[in-house]
Amino acid sequence: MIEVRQLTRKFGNLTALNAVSFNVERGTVFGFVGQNGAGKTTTFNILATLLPPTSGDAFINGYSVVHQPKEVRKQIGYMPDFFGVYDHLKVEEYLDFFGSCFGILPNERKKLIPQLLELVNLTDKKNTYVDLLSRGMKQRLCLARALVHDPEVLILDEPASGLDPKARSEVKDIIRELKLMGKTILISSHILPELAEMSDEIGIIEKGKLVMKGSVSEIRKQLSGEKVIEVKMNGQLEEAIRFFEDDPFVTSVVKNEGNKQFIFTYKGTDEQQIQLLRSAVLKGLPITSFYERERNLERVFIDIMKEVEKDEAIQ
Ligand SMILES: Nc1ncnc2c1ncn2[C@@H]1O[C@H](COP(=O)(O)OP(=O)(O)OP(=O)(O)O)[C@@H](O)[C@H]1O
Repeated sequence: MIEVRQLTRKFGNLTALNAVSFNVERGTVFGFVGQNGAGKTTTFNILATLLPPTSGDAFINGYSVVHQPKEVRKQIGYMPDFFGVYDHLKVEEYLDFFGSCFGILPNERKKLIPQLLELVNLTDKKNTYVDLLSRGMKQRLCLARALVHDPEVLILDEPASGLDPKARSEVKDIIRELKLMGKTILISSHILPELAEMSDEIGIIEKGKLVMKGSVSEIRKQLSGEKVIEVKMNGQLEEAIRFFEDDPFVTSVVKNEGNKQFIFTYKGTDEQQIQLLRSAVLKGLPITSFYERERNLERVFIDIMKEVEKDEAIQ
């Protein structure tokens, strides 16, 4: 549904995004985590066709953000991290205005807008001026705005930022509902435990590079003191993954960026690891590199998961 291919964006001498690649399957919630300035907003702006990449491309439902931006815009609903509001409009008028911008006919808008207001729990605020809404309500209104043209993909840049716990929980509930409706959702956040709770997969971005990607449970395994080994292949990737998955000391295998490498977590001894590599080579698997990752590469990941665990312990 979303395919990001070697996306690079430079601002002068600064490489804000450095050859980022990842896929998001239809109906999946993909959480994007990174420290300030890591490159999350730059990625989202490129996917929303608001910023051209320096190189690389991304495809949404098969449409290229570089070559088919108009088509891409029909597929996506985008909620930026900072949004403007229109002071002199009431909630209902605001959605009606955006609906008309998307070419939705007045009769259809009459049916659609109450449904959207219901979804974001703003029905009783329909006649309130937008600037009188609380921050949480404005955020929910923005979500409704992003949904006006019924897009398949939602790109939500920090939708829960600056909200109190109750308002954050309301945003989370809406995102869960949107997932049930079959939407594919890309979401970024600094509120890491919440992101892990909402997402099927998480991508970690650090200094413009996608450091790692995986499900929350795969990440957990990596915290248990197991080795993280990266393998680069010159072909036969799927066969190699099957081979490593069959080893009793391999606890998880995750395909990494692109289609030439994967990482696996390993709980065996050094001798067992040597034996595993020997068997793989004897089997004829074309391995070009096999190395244990530095734990510091997983630093961000580990910090995140510690927060998740702390949060769970409190609950
Ligand atoms: N228009 C621009 N001109 C110059 N540098 C920029 C521009 N936009 C972003 N950058 C730089 O690119 C890097 C990535 O920024 P980006 O906004 O994508 O990070 P982020 O992960 O969204 O961070 P935050 O969580 O703080 O919003 C930062 O170093 C930022 O200063």
